[in-house]
Amino acid sequence: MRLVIKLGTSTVTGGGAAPDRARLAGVARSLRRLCDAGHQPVLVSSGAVAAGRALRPDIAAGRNVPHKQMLSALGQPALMALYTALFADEGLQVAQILLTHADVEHRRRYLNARTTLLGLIDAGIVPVVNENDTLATAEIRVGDNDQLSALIAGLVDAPLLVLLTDQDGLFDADPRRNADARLVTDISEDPIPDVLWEAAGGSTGGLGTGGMLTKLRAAEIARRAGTDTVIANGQDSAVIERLLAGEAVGTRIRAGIAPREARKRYILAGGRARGAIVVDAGAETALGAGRSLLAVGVTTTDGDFGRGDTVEVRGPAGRLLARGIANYSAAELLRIAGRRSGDIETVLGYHYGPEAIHRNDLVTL
Ligand SMILES: Nc1ncnc2c1ncn2[C@@H]1O[C@H](COP(=O)(O)OP(=O)(O)O)[C@@H](O)[C@H]1O
Ligand SMILES: N[C@@H](CCC(=O)OP(=O)(O)O)C(=O)O
Repeated sequence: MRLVIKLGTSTVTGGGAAPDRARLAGVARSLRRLCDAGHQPVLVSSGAVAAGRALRPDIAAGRNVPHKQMLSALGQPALMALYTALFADEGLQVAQILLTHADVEHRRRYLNARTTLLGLIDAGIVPVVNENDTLATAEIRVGDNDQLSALIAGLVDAPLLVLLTDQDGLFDADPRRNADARLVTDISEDPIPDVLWEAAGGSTGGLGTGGMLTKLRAAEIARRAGTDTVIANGQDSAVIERLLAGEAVGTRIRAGIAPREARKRYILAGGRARGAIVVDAGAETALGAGRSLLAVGVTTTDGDFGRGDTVEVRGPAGRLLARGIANYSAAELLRIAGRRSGDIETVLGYHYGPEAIHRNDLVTL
């Protein structure tokens, strides 16, 4: 299974001042076993600011944004060095991905981020994602890694997002303040009921940050992409394996639909198409068989769409065959229409793969 695992600062540091080497070595061992079992993990890791602060305790951050950005810039390579070494001990390679909200929102960057992430996963490399704090001013920030990890889960079509924290999950009251608080194990109501938002520390309209509130917000984003979210305790080094073995751990917020279905709905509901790709009879047959649309089957285009735009696919007689997300712009497609996959690079000087639209981004009608 493809899954996104998010480690909060509290998990990375084990409650201490710096990243906890032993704790992260446990994460590396756990991911090694997941990979061996055929799973495809993506890690979203906080802890850059904490790692920076450990190196330069004299730079006080608090709510000082530039200082936080400095600490993050200082701490991120130290954190990655630790991941690189600990994962290498397990025979695994890691790759760093730093993103802002703008990268996930913008159509073309979205496709580029997705292609890179999926390529790394396919190559057996574990992507380690964090927010690009240096660039992340208020307008383009995701704001917290809980929500960033939910966006990443949508990006890679992961059916499961695991948010590891310092509690067993969401309780019906903050367990730090209420000894009688009880764990909420399952949430399938959509939207998440108000009493649970209140338990998490705020109302749905509130502006609270951190704690469980951002985890519920993340679960709502993940759910729209067809991803189940599990909030669980990162102090337990076997928690992910127990979860994947079918044990009920932590709090599960259920999506109700699969990522594939969610992507289909997104493509179908994606507003007016920005243009159309016209295909030949061979491509029409291929689409009917559930295959990708290759450049060789494209005859012409209509409209001025860009890479990442939603377009219609029309048959030789003009019939609407499908809707999908274009892998090349209209201008590029006009140049490579009818050309074999191997010719694309010769014509354009670069390529994004042989597909005009990848089958994962196509909904046939
Ligand atoms: N209803 C609740 N259930 C569980 N934890 C809660 C709840 N309300 C507030 N919290 C607090 O949320 C904290 C976890 O959030 P946070 O520190 O932001 O985690 P992380 O760094 O792992 O993202 C817990 O330590 C807990 O005190
Ligand atoms: N990008 C920041 C983390 C921000 C964040 O969301 O932290 P947390 O709430 O601990 O998951 C860092 O690496 O320190």
